[in-house]
Amino acid sequence: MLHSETFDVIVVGGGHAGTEAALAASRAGARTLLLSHNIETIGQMSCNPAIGGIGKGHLVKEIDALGGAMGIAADRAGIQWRTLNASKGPAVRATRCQADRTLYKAAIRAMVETQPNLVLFQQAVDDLILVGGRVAGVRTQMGLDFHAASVVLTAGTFLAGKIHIGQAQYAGGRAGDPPASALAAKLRELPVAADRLKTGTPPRIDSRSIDFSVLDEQPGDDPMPHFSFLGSAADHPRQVSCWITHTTEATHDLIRGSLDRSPLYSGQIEGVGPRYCPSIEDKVVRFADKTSHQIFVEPEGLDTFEIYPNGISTSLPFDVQYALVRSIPGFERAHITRPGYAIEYDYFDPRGLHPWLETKGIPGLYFAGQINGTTGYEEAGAQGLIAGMNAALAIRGEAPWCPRRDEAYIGVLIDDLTTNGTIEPYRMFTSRAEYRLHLREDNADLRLTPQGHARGVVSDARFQRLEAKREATERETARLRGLWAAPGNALGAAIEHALGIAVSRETHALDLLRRPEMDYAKLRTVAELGPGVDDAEVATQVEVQAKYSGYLERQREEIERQRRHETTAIPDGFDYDRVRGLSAEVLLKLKRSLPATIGQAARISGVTPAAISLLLVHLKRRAA
Ligand SMILES: Cc1cc2nc3c(=O)[nH]c(=O)nc-3n(C[C@H](O)[C@H](O)[C@H](O)COP(=O)(O)OP(=O)(O)OC[C@H]3O[C@@H](n4cnc5c(N)ncnc54)[C@H](O)[C@@H]3O)c2cc1C
Repeated sequence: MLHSETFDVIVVGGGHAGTEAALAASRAGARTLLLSHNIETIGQMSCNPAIGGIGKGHLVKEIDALGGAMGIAADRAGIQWRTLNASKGPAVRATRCQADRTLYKAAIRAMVETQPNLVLFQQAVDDLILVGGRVAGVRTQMGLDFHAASVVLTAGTFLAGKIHIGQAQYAGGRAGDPPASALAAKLRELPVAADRLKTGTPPRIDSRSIDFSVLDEQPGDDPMPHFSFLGSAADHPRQVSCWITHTTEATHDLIRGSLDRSPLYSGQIEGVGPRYCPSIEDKVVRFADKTSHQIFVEPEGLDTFEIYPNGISTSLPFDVQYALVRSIPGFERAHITRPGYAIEYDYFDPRGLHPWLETKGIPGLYFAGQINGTTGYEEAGAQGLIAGMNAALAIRGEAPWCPRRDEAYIGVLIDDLTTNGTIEPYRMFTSRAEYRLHLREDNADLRLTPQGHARGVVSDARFQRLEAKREATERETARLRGLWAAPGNALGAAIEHALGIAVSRETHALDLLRRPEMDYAKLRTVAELGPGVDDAEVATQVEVQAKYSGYLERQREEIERQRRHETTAIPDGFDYDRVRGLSAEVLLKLKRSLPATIGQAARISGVTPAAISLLLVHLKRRAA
């Protein structure tokens, strides 16, 4: 008899989505199997060894707040740390680290291998087992059957993956890995809409062949930030610098002279590429008047000589790559260790997913990561965690959950995908969120940890730590609110003396924090105000909540208003043609998407607030 085994949840793919999915499902108590092509590549960073950045750092903090692995792994692997937008408001401040790719992979592997309820198996999955229209398990390349009522598919760039370097092309999931062709062919037979996308990566360079004396050094921040709410900068390994160089006119001439040999411009590639991470040939064509583009020279790790030249992703033929690299200052004698390439792959229209990432067409089957049209480790990890958690909740017969847009960037990501779909690789930015001031990196735990704890993906220890932080914040806030300074009283005089500011009316110490020039650290220099708190996270909460309380309150009211409409149902079979005043474009979009609620309708791109008002008026009249 052929081998057959049963689990609660099966996760296919050991990338960033798959590892978070498998860990979340098993944390939530499901007996979970993680099946991947190769156990050695679990947690592998296919492209740039960096975690976080604008919008993405928020996702990492949220993954961590929900008990996920990415923040902890990045803390153990980050070799250059920065807080981006440090001089701007707390809403858009973002943590980023350059990671040692070997340390990162090892950290993820260690967490996966030591997770209770989780087992690994190395095999390619070639088919899904379906019974009565719902998923019942998977069949591997060897013909082994594994059964489960929930299956999470996280195949990344591997489905029918095709690699391009110049006119050369071959099947592959990424350089050095096989594609998932059999599974892709099977999925194309299912009721899920597939299309093609593409992405690319730069050639890697041996640092010993680079002349660093002509590059600009970019050291990391001091003090260093970190990702995990359970971690600290002490978790980081040795730190190194990154460097900056740039393309030249010679680089651009070379590229322009070789476009006929580019798979991008000779029509060889079908898929659409990432708008915010374009190839160097794309940049040279699209921004024809620019004579130079910046290149970040980033080390791939502490124990390797390879560097990642961020900014020259390319699929041009190797001889052109060789010449273009050598036209860059500092790279005149550069030795390429791995050629750059583009890869195109199948992805699925995420509008075919429920907000909890289960496919609408095949109950029990969940999709997460790059196969939903996103790009980036953080976007993949966030979806993986939500899909894995919901796969486990389904086994327990519990309601699915996904944070709302006003609760998390994860909510923004999944709502954008499942409501509007995407026709190009989707990456997160802070600008995609309408309630940015609420969705800060610093309060991701306050927003999400209780929700995760209620669903079993957050440990008691993490939850208790959060509660202690919340209580300490409230205590310190109340204490400062009770300390009154007035012109002429002792506290007022002490503040004027220590801080050099005028106390012209009666005011409490919390109010002082609202002054633009004031922060918690300065406040603590006034001995008469008491010792305050040493915990930096508590201090940040006290300061940010006090400073932005007016804005936060206004945004909270706006969220409440939206939430009231969010759940207003649009009945099945609703006749949009009867709504007076809708433009032809809005009408078309509403009829195509058939939103279930006013909230969903409002988020369809192109559906204006005015159109929503017309819809609401019509629904009200209809109900009367
Ligand atoms: C060339 C290249 C360039 C990229 N450039 C960028 C960029 O510029 N910016 C950016 O943000 N992101 C980039 N990425 C994307 C980034 O790597 C992905 O967004 C991220 O890795 C997606 O995570 P994932 O978990 O969805 O998939 P992956 O990390 O691709 O993991 C998929 C996993 O599934 C396994 N698998 C697949 N099919 C099967 C199967 N049938 N059976 C068993 N196992 C299977 C694979 O072996 C792999 O372990 C690039 C990726 C590549 C390959």
